[in-house]
Amino acid sequence: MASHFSRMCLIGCGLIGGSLSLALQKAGAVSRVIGYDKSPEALREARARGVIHETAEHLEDGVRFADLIVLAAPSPVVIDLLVEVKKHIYLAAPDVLITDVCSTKKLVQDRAKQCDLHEHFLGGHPMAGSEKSGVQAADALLLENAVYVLTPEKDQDEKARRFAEVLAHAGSRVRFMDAKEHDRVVAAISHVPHLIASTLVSQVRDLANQSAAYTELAAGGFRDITRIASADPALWSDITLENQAEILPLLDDWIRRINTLKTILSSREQTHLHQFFDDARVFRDALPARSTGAIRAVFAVTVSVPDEPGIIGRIAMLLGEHHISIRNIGILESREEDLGQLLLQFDTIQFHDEAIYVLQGEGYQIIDRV
Ligand SMILES: NC(=O)c1ccc[n+]([C@@H]2O[C@H](COP(=O)([O-])OP(=O)(O)OC[C@H]3O[C@@H](n4cnc5c(N)ncnc54)[C@H](O)[C@@H]3O)[C@@H](O)[C@H]2O)c1
Ligand SMILES: O=C(O)C(=O)C[C@]1(C(=O)O)C=C[C@@H](O)C=C1
Repeated sequence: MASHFSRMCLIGCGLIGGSLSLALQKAGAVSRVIGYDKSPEALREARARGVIHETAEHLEDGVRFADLIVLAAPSPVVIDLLVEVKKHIYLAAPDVLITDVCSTKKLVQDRAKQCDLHEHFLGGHPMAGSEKSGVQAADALLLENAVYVLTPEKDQDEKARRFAEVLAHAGSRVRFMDAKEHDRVVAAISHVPHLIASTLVSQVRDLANQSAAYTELAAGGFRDITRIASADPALWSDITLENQAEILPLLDDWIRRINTLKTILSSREQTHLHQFFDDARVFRDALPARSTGAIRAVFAVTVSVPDEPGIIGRIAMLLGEHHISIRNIGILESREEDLGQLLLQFDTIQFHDEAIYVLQGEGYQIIDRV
């Protein structure tokens, strides 16, 4: 059985915090949730929807006795609130885990360190969401089957292992990453797409001033690619400003690519154009199929392995030879001694059980199974 939290303090009871709370409750990973939010309406709705069990009027009331604190407000707010959390942390359980769900990781993580909360803090980011916001849109299924990034630092492996188990149990696909690398990747797959979607909308909005036909004819293609332009403007201003350093070079690259496209199109280079569409199609079609919200279990095994280069490849190959398909694999612990821990996740109980059999047969010690 994965770890269990008895008292979770949810700071920011909106779409993502609400969805995480519902998912953890559904998985039996938390018993009681205390909500803190600047909006009394959000708190009322969160309570009515079972996202929280009680409300905290002051932050310290939420932090008191908490063994899990989730910061799920916009990141500039989270950065400020970390100072407040630090002031009251002595009221929390001694081994309290503090995590966040912000769309950028480096700044929040650095702030947690500055506030001397590093011992408790673990950066997190569920790669799932919606153009909607607010607790009314919260859904336990939102995080199910979604990649959930954790950004532990070297001495945070135990916390990461514990929380990864809980998240896997709740149906997320946990992926460990360095915070800076996370910010670079999400700039390309999330932040630039939001900027481009809104640019497309603004182009058509200006054209629609000339003729109503632009809005009347806007069909599936335009709507599909611009869905995310309906997201909360305040949230997206915060996110893009915060990750500006990673976004700007990608926008330069965009300008280069658009200029190349202009050249290809104006000189009617059909072969080039075909290649351009085909390359995009092939890559897009090969993206892993994801359907967040589908009820899909995750079966996890933690195994003790020698802490040496190539170990992930060797384990993957061993299981591959036995036709065992791995959903996710990652190092959890890299200690001074020569042993580390590897977390393996599988889609079926059969793969899970067969993996344990094969690994034990090869002399590996199984530390945990979920
Ligand atoms: N929307 C997405 O698709 C998505 C996906 C993954 C992560 N995130 C991240 O999750 C976090 C929350 O986003 P969301 O979409 O759930 O937003 P949301 O607007 O639905 O929820 C945010 C909540 O925080 C509360 N809040 C704001 N300021 C506060 C303060 N000073 N004190 C207490 N509560 C405060 C709001 O009242 C609101 O209830 C953000 O950091 C965002 O980057 C969003
Ligand atoms: O699906 C959407 O609407 C989203 O915008 C989700 C999305 C994304 O860009 O993929 C948005 C922000 C996040 O931090 C993570 C996920």
